[in-house]
Amino acid sequence: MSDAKEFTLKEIEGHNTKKDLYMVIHDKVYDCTSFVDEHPGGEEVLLDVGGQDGTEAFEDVGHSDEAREILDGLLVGNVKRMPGDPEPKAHAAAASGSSSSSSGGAAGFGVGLYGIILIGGAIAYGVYNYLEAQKAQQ
Ligand code: HEM
Repeated sequence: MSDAKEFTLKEIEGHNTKKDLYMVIHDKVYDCTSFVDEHPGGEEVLLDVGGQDGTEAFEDVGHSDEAREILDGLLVGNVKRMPGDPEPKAHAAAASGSSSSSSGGAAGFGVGLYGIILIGGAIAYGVYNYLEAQKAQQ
């Protein structure tokens, strides 16, 4: 990967025809030319994002792992961001961020739940002892 080619957005923009089709997904550059005719979703959608950032379009469909493997085979390089270029599409970061935060949240909820059970148990035990003591006094 050390000899990965770098493409500026300007360079990628030029590859937007069916016979020469590049696409950016998660800041990597893919040459989809050989795949256009084989895409199960049709050539139209690929041409729509030809020469552009297709991260959102690609992720919105919820492509399978198999689709991602095909993508790996089409990789030609990385995006070289120039000053003034638009920020990378946030989809990747948002997706991984939300999944990690949701799993963090789930863990937090798990710990909180244990806490509630423990405290609830302690209170119940206290009440039980108190009632027993009351009973003993009578
Ligand atoms: C080079 C990039 C892409 C590759 C390698 C790819 C690959 C695939 C593959 C293998 C499938 C079959 C279902 C699956 O395995 O998930 C699929 C379905 C589909 N793709 Fe893509 N895709 C790419 C880009 C896109 C883009 C940019 C769009 C834009 C919206 C798109 C839209 C769709 C749709 C709508 C389907 C569903 C077709 C159906 O089930 O009838 N794909 N794609």
